[in-house]
Amino acid sequence: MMETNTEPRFRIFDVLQSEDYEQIVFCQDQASGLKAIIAIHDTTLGPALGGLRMWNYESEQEALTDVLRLAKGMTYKNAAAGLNLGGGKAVIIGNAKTDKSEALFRAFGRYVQSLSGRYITAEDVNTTVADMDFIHMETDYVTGVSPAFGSSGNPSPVTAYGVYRGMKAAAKWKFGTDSLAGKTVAVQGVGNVAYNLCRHLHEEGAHLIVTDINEEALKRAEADFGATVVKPDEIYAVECDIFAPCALGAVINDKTIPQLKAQIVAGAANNQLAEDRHGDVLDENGILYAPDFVINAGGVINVADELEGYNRERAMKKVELIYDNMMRVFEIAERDGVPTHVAADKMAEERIHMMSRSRSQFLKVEKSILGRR
Ligand SMILES: NC(=O)c1ccc[n+]([C@@H]2O[C@H](COP(=O)([O-])OP(=O)(O)OC[C@H]3O[C@@H](n4cnc5c(N)ncnc54)[C@H](O)[C@@H]3O)[C@@H](O)[C@H]2O)c1
Ligand SMILES: CC(C)C[C@H](N)C(=O)O
Repeated sequence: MMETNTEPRFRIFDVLQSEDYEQIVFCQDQASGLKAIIAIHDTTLGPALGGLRMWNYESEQEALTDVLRLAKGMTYKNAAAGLNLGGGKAVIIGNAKTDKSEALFRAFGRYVQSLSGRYITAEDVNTTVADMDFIHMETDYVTGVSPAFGSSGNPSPVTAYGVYRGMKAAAKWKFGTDSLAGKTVAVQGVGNVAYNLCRHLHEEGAHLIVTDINEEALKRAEADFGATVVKPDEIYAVECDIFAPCALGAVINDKTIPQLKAQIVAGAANNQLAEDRHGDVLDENGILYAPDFVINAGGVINVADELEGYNRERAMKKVELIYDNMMRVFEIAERDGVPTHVAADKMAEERIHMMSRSRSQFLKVEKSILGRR
């Protein structure tokens, strides 16, 4: 048929080729209402491990853009963390408050199983250990399920500990001491990760300024840590030493950077820079940026340990090393005279490149990947 529409067309293979994505899987199941997308970005280092997000996307295009961006982020996160894992991610299009069901997650689990281990799932925004338990009824290629299965459970507290370690490294580099006692940290979003981060910071004697759109979360932070509460749009401009984005992506942008009083940006959120050039602007303004995929790798390091038979002590030792990894990023940035986000990309890309010379595609080993059944 002739094409009559003159609008520019969205060309999926152009998008996939531009960042060299390996595979996209569209998953639909009418009985449960499942509409999901799994994106596998790169399996040079191993199977693609990344979380499952549930979000009420305004359009399918928005969901696809999100999953692609997040999957690529996992390739970099896993590579930079020294894991033998590639990058992937999944999204379910739906309302996490009203659309969750056993059938929905089990239908998703069957799609994960169909990939025979090329993609391994886990928690991300709006998905929980209980959701992973449903997925686990259909596939072994899921991490972060209940500890009763020999798994590691909720990754958020471990992510928080990794962010805390990375923040200390940033403080050491910027202020000459890694003590956070007496420092003021402005925390955007006090959800699963940030509540635990605030606990570490409070215990060390840091002052906390917090914001959230959830009143309950704010009350808890105020009561438990004596945090000062500000409105969501006020958080960027507060007087503080460290700004910790722990809610949304793209919060470091042209509007927010001029407001920042902080000398360090270090938080849990994925994809904090609206565009790469915003990392350059932070650098030009003398603000030290702790690259998101390096500092927030604690959760994936923890769930990845399940692949060897979960050992919490071993996992936490690996998470501790986020401090050293962050220092390495700062050293590379100084050595090469580049902003820290460029140094972090370089660190991840060099590892992938090195391994791609000896192995080009992940091949499944015929044994249970989790070894817990
Ligand atoms: N959970 C993990 O282990 C993990 C690992 C790596 C990265 N991350 C990233 O860290 C971030 C937080 O994850 P989480 O698991 O704590 O999620 P969460 O949903 O528990 O917490 C996010 C919090 O941000 C708040 N929020 C949303 N919009 C806001 C706004 N405009 N202003 C202020 N607050 C707002 C929410 O109300 C919520 O309390 C996400 O970007 C996630 O991708 C999480
Ligand atoms: C595997 C998960 C724990 C991944 C986590 N949601 C992240 O963004 O790092």
